[in-house]
This record gives sequence, C-alpha cells and structure tokens, in this order.
Amino acid sequence: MTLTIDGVRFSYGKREVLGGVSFEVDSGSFCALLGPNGSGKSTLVKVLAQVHRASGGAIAFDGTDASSLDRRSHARTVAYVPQSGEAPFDLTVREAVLLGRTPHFGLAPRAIDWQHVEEAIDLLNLGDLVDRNVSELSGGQAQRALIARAVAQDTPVIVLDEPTSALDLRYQIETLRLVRRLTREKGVTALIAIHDLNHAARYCDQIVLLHGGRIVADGTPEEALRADALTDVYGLPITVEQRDGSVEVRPAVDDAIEYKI
Ligand SMILES: Nc1ncnc2c1ncn2[C@@H]1O[C@H](COP(=O)(O)OP(=O)(O)OP(=O)(O)O)[C@@H](O)[C@H]1O
Repeated sequence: MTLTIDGVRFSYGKREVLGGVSFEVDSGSFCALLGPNGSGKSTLVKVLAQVHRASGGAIAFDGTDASSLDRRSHARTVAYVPQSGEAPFDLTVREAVLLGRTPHFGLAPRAIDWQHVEEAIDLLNLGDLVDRNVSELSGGQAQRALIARAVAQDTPVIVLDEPTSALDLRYQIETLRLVRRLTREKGVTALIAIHDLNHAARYCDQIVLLHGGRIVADGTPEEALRADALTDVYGLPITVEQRDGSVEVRPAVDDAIEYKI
C-alpha cells in the first residue's frame, strides 16, 4: 500500500512544527524518518497514527484519503508503535498484544486473532514474559511488547516512533531486521522515526531527513545522506563513506572545538 503525505502541517498552539511535509513511501518499502531532536519526527508519526489531526495537507493510503476512514478502518490500515513510555501498563504482555487485534474482532477474539497474538509474541521473543504485567518489564521489554502489538495488528502500513531507543544492540538489529522482513515478505509499508543514521542506511530503502518541520532530503540512503546536508542539519562536521555496500556516516568532531548543546 502506497503511503502519500501531501503538504502536511501541524501546530502545537500557535507554534507550527510541521511546515508542509510531502513525500511518498512505495508499497513494501522501509522508510526512515531522520532529523535532530525537535525536528518533528514524532509529531509526523502521530499525525499518521491519528493521535494528532493535521492542520493542513492530506494523507492517503493507495490514494484513499485517511480522513475518510473511520477509526476501525484506520486501525486496520495503520499500526502504530509509540515510544516505550507509552506502553499500556495495567495489562499482561499477552493482553497488551491482543489489543492489536481489537480492530479485527467483534465481541471476543477468534482463533485467528489468538494465532496472530502467539505469532507476534514468538517473533518478538516474548514467550517467557507473556504473563508478566507490562509495568514490571524493563524499558526494552516493554518496547518489544508494543512492537508485538503492532505486528499482531497485521496492517498494510506500520509507523514506528523510535522503537529501538530502549533496546540493546541485539534487539535493535533484530527489530530492524523484523520490520524489513515484514516489508519484504508481507509487502508491509513501514515508516520508522530513528536516530541512528547508520542503522537507517543499512536497513531502510528510503531516507527522509527532517529539519525544523521541513524536508531537507528524500531518497535512497546514498542520495539522502550527504555530508554537507547532515553537517548543516546536525550542526557538527559529518563525513559519509561507502563501506561494505552501505553508506557509513561518522561525526568528524575536532575535540579542540566547543559545540553548543
Ligand atoms: N505536546 C507538545 N506540546 C507542545 N509542543 C510540543 C509537544 N510535543 C512536541 N512539541 C514540540 O514540537 C517540536 C517537534 O517535536 P517532535 O517530538 O515531533 O520532534 P522529534 O523530531 O520527534 O524529536 P526527538 O528526536 O527529540 O524525539 C519540538 O519543538 C517540540 O518541543
């Protein structure tokens, strides 16, 4: 399913934080949304998840305007992985993952719903934790439960807000590989807000770079990750090299120079 974001604007009160954002993610593509703190990544992901309503522009799924979908149809189209602090705390892991199935069933979950739940639990390696309360989990375990909930939702589009921020290196890589697998094997269209430029370059097909609520680059990792643009956006010298078939981004920081935080 093609995701089209066309001139999306959003303001918190009077302060505009998305100033007309437009890009498209092809069906079955894995797109990284990059940009420094405060550039608008989470806000855009929340607009896509209908947590926030855009003040201008439009979002479409295969040409269907998102605003024409009711809540249930939207939830059958887009799964949202929020940041780990937003986990549903009063539930067990299994119950939290089952929440992902609520757009699909009526009064009670069916066998097919439990099948999706068990598959997602298995994929995220949560088998030992299923009966634990989400509030008792570590940040990374709770983050995996949120990802499992979105996987169980079994939607053609998935949007993830820094899903790897609380994960150790193994689970960062496994999560990125899992999302990429969903794109490759199930044709899911994925958009991930992420800070690690090298992980984005390695696992994603498309990079969208945001700065101050506007897009400054959009393309393949090779096209979008340019040293001059990154240096400008992140405010410190950055070099970009090709290594092992992937783009590698490195800060070229001179420790003698003071950078303002
Ligand atoms: N609930 C809110 N109320 C008011 N302003 C907000 C709110 N949430 C975010 N902002 C502001 O909107 C801007 C964009 O924030 P957003 O969280 O979308 O950025 P981000 O790129 O995801 O940042 P980070 O990398 O730090 O997570 C920031 O200036 C932020 O201060």
